[in-house]
Amino acid sequence: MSPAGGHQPGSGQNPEPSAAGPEHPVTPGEGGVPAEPDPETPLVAPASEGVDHGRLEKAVREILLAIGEDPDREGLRDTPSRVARAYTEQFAGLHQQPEDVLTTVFEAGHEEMVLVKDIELYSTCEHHLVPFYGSAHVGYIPNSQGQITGLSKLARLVDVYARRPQVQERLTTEIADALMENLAPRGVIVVIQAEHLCMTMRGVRKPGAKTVTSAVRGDFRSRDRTRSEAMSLILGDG
Ligand SMILES: Nc1nc2c(ncn2[C@@H]2O[C@H](COP(=O)(O)OP(=O)(O)OP(=O)(O)O)[C@@H](O)[C@H]2O)c(=O)[nH]1
Ligand SMILES: [Zn+2]
Repeated sequence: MSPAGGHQPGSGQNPEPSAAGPEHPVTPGEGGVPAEPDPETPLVAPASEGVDHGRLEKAVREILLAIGEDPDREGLRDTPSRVARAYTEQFAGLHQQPEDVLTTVFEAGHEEMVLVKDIELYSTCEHHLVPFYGSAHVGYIPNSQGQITGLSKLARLVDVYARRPQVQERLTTEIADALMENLAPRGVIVVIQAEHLCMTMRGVRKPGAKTVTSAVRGDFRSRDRTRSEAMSLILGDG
């Protein structure tokens, strides 16, 4: 189950006005001209919904005290609020759902594979709360109606799940399942290659070790040739 279970969808922190489809029209101002942004209203919703900043700040102060630091020294004075803001951004995906980003779905009559590879990925290991980072490769084969989504939406979908406390395996699976549910494609392939700082800067200390995970659904699972074609496109040898 999603770690964000119970959160309300729709916080919409990544609006993409130019790509909004007919089901999700941009609200225009009078005369069809986009409304002037209200200077008081940020263009991107603050990534603070669902996050208790005060509690985060207190917790960070506690951590600084616990490691033997002085949270009141000049360099650290603003650190609790900085970390609260950083965590709010880093974990914004907890308050987003795939439907929030897979807003643009259209029929293009294209029934062959669509693959976006080398999507830069930053996530947070849920065991140690340190980053893991690398690349995601996301592909799908549209259904017989040729239902596709905007290419950027695939990258946004990766972020929805990456910006949560994660393990790489679940991140991979969640992206694949969300695409299956929202696009009803003939198949999905997700491959993630990442380096975990918990394995490099501490612990076993094996810099350079890359973890590769994959999730295949539909045709990518049942058809060897389809999967091989995708893998050679991903690995760049095809
Ligand atoms: N399967 C999986 N394991 C992960 C991921 N991120 C971190 N880990 C592992 O989670 C494990 C946690 O092991 P523990 O023994 O509970 O924690 P630890 O004592 O800090 O372990 P070490 O990292 O070996 O020092 C470690 O083996 C990590 O390498 C991930 O995305 N997937
Ligand atoms: Zn870790």
